Amino acid sequence: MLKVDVITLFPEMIEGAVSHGVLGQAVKSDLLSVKAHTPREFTEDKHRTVDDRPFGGGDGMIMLAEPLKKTIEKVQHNTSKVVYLSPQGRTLNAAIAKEFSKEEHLIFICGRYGGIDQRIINEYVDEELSIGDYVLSGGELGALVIIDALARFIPGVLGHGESAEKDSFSDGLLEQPNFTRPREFLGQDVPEVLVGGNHKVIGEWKDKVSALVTLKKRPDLFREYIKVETEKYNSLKKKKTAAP
Ligand SMILES: Nc1nonc1C(=O)N[C@H]1C[C@@H]1c1ccc(S(N)(=O)=O)cc1
Repeated sequence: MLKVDVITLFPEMIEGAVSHGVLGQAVKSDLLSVKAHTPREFTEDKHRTVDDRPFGGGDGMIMLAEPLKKTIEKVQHNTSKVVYLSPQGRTLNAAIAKEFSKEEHLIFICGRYGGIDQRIINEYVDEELSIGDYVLSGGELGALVIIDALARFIPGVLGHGESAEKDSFSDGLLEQPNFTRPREFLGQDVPEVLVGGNHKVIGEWKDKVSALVTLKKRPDLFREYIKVETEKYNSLKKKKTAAP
């Protein structure tokens, strides 16, 4: 079972978010463990100080190294992967979420204010990860986005037969439009093929429309998809011609 420890000044943000929906069910079924830990627990001054002004001046406060060090060392063991949520990291995508879902133990450090003391990054952080090119008020939302995205790749988390492998992006394409009852709404009908019951034709329709949606909305993804599929085709062809 993948164990996730989140280091944050707001544990209740994490605990609340992972007690609902698919994540809540995954935790309840022991498919995933998510615990939150606050560095404030490791402060010794009466104001329980966790941040201070940056050397060299500048806006914002920086999270102090000592409380972070104690919190990391409380949860860390030899198979831990320590990830710092920061705009300076590589940007999350489905492939990274899938990669993370295979880890044994993830420790997410959520910065607040202007970030954390660099010496913590130098000493403990295996990689920085970003959820996008913008600065948030804290890394907690980043940690939750990653936890939600990786959980879908843990077997058993999604419903029976469902899989994140079929999610948008996982196969390189966006998903086709979805419909449910009623058959007609706002003068718009559900595509006839989807109510025809022929699963082969429905599957072909979904594949075709998924490619068209991707071409229209994300031509960059579509080009990558064509490149990957062409490489797969060529290597298959090479194997066939090489086989005796
Ligand atoms: N984007 C993001 N994806 O995940 N976390 C993100 C984020 O903005 N976290 C901010 C609170 C913390 C932070 C961390 C690092 C820096 S710094 N000094 O490196 O610029 C600035 C702000």
